[in-house]
Amino acid sequence: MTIDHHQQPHPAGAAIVSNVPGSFPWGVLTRRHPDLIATVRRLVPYPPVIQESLDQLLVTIDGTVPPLPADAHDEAAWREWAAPYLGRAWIDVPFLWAESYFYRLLLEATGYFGSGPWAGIDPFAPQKSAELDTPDLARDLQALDRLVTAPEQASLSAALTASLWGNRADLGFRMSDPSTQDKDQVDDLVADDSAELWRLLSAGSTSQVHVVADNAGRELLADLVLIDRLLATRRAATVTLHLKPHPYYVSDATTTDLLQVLRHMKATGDTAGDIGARLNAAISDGRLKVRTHAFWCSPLTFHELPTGLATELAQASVVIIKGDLNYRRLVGDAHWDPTTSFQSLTSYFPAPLAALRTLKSDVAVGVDPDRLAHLETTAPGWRTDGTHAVIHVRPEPS
Ligand SMILES: O=P(O)(O)OC[C@H]1O[C@](O)(CO)[C@@H](O)[C@@H]1O
Repeated sequence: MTIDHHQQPHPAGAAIVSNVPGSFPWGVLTRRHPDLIATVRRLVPYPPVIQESLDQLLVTIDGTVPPLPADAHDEAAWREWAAPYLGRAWIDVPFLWAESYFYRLLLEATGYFGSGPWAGIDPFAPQKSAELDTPDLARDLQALDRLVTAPEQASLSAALTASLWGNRADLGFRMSDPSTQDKDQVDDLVADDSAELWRLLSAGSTSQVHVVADNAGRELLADLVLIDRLLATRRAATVTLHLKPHPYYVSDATTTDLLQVLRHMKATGDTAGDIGARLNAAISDGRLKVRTHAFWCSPLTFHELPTGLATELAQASVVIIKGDLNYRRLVGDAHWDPTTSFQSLTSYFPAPLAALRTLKSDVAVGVDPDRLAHLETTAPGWRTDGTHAVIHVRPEPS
């Protein structure tokens, strides 16, 4: 794989690493990753040779960062990205990088990129599919009728809110805290620039909207409903949906996941079926474009968008960026002062942008000082427990 870097200055905040016992990133590396390996082997009947690779991966992640096998298709790219970290303890290297490489090694261990019978088999598919059959998702589908028939702005706002909170439906996150779906979301957003987003997406425009997707299943369903509303109300002339080229971070959406959700919508019938049919038609006639790029599964921040992708995004009227990981990659996975302006940290991004994120990791920016003081005293877990969310908008590149 070749990714040409469109080099931009790096953010100045200190990178988050995972070496503080009890900290959020420490828990991800030392607890969640081994648990995930156990879940994958419980749900997919891998043969002995892959079981042994997974045993080896468990040992590896308890030690130091290894190179990718020399015959891996993307060995050259990872050799460059891993150079500063090889041989170092996982918990001492940047958290963002360590998580990304863990998922790459997991795909390696399961033969995803090999030439054998397990090539292309998504190790997370059973978890993603199971989510489509949950009562939560069935409720979401039932609610679509009211959403679609509401007055236009109410319908758009409801779709935006559903897409925002759909980001709670992240299977990796739920693994570390299964109670998260029972915790109440705090509807009063930590930051809410949605009025600015609707200004960017005025009716009857020729807007080219890009959506950088995050999770499959419930979140992708909500994203698709938002996309349908944008197209149906002519807030967008076209939508480009950026998906992962291969499985990543447990539930990240691939093209296979998109097709599965669309099939599920059509099979459900009623309003969900109508939306599914409209989206299928939009894909067929080019109003909904699906894109994948290796960059989305790389350990790099968006400061290093490859030139081709940066050029494509620069054409967008607005880029809607979903989720926690994309947010970390957007602002930099660093210990920012939470009152640091979102606009200043994202001034490098090549298009107007909106970030929809439920907070599921330590990074926080763009928070009003009074709100911050209140959060710190009343909701100590606000950064990581998935109960709080932000809509940040940065209208123009500077
Ligand atoms: O699916 P999302 O919203 O990107 O969340 C993934 C996030 O989950 C985490 O694994 C933490 O819960 C983060 O490391 C990562 O940013």
